[in-house]
Amino acid sequence: MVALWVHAARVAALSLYSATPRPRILLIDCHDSYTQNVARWVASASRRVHGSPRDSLRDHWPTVIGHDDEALTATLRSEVSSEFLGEWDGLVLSPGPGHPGSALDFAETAAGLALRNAPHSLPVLGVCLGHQGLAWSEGACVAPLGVPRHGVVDGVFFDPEARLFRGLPQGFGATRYHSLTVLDDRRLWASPLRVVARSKAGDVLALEHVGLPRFGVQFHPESVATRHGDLIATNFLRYCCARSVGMPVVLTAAAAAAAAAPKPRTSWRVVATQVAAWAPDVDGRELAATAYRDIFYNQSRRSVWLDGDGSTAAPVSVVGGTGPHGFAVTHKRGLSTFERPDGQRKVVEGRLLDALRRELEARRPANGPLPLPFDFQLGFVGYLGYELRRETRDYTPGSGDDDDDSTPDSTPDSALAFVDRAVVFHHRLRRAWALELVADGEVPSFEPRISGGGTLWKPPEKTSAVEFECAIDRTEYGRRARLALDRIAAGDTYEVCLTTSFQATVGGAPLEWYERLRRANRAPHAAFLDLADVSVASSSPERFLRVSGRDVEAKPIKGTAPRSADPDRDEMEASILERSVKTRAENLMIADLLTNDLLRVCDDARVHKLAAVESFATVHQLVTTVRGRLRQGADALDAIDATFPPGSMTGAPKRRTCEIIHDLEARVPRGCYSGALGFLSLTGDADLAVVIRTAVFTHASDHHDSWTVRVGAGGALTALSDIPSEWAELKLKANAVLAAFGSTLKPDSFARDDPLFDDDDDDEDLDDDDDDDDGQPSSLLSATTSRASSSSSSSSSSSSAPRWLHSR
Ligand SMILES: C=C(O[C@@H]1C=C(C(=O)O)C=C[C@H]1O)C(=O)O
Ligand SMILES: NC(=O)CC[C@H](N)C(=O)O
Repeated sequence: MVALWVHAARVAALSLYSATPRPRILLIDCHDSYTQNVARWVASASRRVHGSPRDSLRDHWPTVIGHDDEALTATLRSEVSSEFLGEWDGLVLSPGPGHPGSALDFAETAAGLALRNAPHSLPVLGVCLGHQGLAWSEGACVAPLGVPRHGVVDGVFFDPEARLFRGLPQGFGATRYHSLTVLDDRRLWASPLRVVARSKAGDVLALEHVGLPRFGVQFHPESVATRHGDLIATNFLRYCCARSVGMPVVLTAAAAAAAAAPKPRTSWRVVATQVAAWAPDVDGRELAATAYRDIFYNQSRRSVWLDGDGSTAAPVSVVGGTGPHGFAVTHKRGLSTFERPDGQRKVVEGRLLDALRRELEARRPANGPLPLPFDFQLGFVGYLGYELRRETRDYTPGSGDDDDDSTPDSTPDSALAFVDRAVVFHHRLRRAWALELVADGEVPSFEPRISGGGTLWKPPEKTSAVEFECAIDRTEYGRRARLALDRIAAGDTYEVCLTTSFQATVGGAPLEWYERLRRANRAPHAAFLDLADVSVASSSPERFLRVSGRDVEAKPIKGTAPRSADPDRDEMEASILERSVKTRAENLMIADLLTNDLLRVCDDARVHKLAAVESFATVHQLVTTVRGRLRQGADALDAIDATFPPGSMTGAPKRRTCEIIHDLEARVPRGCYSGALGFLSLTGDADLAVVIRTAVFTHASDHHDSWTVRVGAGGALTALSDIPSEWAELKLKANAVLAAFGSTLKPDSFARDDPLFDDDDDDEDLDDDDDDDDGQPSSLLSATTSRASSSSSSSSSSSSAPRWLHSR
């Protein structure tokens, strides 16, 4: 087994496509959200220095293996450990959450083992946690930095003799993501490491081994905001190449064979007919709204309306439903239920993404993607709820965070409709097409009549305000936020998206509420889904992921400011947002994270626009654009697997931060909120929005004419966060939706020195000034404790009974 691994690693290192000698680098991933960026950083330096212009980046990609990989750990624990490591030309240890002395974070993982067993001649580079690990393994001390530095760019001042920084300008800017630091004390001085770079404030930013080719950098050389980082990789690879014997590399046939696997043949066709064209003075969005009501709503078992606003981000509206070949899919905890129009059901066990891929493959139209000016050519429309994270790549099975405290209702984790009939409205071209899926020999029969003018439905203007209740009050929010900041200070996470939800019972059809929402909060990725037991009304401004052909784009948002009716003030809000150090830091972390996630499935991925202001109906946002090209053999479902849940809803590093959030949010499932909503087209394309600014309707107990409506809201906490402002921001986001229900959360009136938000951990005084206090114990600590001791959940559920905050 061990020997096998040595062999497998060699093959992995050899399965490159050219005969150019290039360093073989092993990159051990400590499950950071930036490891893929480190891999790209190494690969591009390798290609530049040791490659030929024809090489692709992937030809130079290091071998990336998780620090908890069983085979690797077993090999590194065995007697062939050094021999195995000797096969490589360089070892890179990635950044990651936690402390290098902790067994599971680093010390007893493949990263720590590799460091212990590395032959002296093997060049080693530790990045951030890897750097701290290098120091720690030499007896130095790693302790809190005092003030964590996350997502900020600082000057690096280095010793001119430092081998790693040859050719770099003194004081070059580098991104920092850390809470811990190597202490510059006797223990470090007694070690063979010397400090070769510092920040202006004197923090240790880089180390070099005096005798061996071993280096550590505390900052992130691979970050989009680090200038000249490429030279650092080049300098490191020099050491690796000195070792490399330039062995000619053999082409392996495995990849080619996999790509040539036969595609299933189908007998399906998509029939497209142009059904409408309209004059410039007609509002295409309203035509689509009418078509949705007239053709699909209440007429097919499931119906959907992707209410694109005609902007470049969302040029089309799609209305559709489940016709004769349509069906519904709901998914909960590893089980997918398929329901055909005739009511027949089948239940399939396994990952939802795999099930969806199978269904799409089985219906791939023989007449291929049609030459139409849009990507949705029938397929799945619906939502992938946040809980789907347990079936995607950034989840550690057995991590113990699959113990949801309560399922609020019968809402499926994910729900989609397979839409076999739709009308697509192209707002710029002012034309609409009807699409229908037909089987071989079947005669097309879908002939929708698109009527405009006169018949538009308008919701009644006045509605009495709905009273929403928040699942937690501000005291509890303050407590959770402080715990999040503690975890940041401990180095376990760099950014935490902390959320909660607002709930109400309403009468009237969800569609009518949606009609109000789309007027109150116009948004590019707005949508309405009628999926029988659950309806979703969304006014999301955020694109999660678009796959069009092989092009992939993500547009994460981080940074929110209110809009103002006064144009001067409005402009000022936008410009303050754009320049805020705190929000730029928040945004940078997620920009780097999305790049990392896309690199898992793309040949390359890059930030195209970093933190640009975009103004929506109720808020200004900082939006980043990350783009890549899908790797051969990867599809949209792989892209979802690599990026879900949306990083802007988790924080970084994603894997560990999701576990932390699960605790902080008292194990209450987020459901549809925080997931993704949109389509997976039969063409293989996809476009999904992040589920925010969204109301989710489920039937209120047995009353079929009343609905429980839930609205999630939250925001990112970083080391720079000020808790009262975060709470205000959360309410601002909630208001974007609550306004459609005639309801507005008022700003809290409390002094800046409100004891609720004090850093002092003295819980005793916390409730004293709380005007919402109903005398119940606050929930989070008990919930966390009960989880740690894995005792009964009843104690935590009773103590986490919400203390309501009223909305009017
Ligand atoms: C969490 C929400 O929004 C997310 C958080 C943002 C932020 O922290 O600034 C901005 C957009 C979203 O990615 C929400 O709207 O509820
Ligand atoms: N980016 C990192 O690798 C962070 C390392 C460590 N967890 C810290 O916070 O200091």
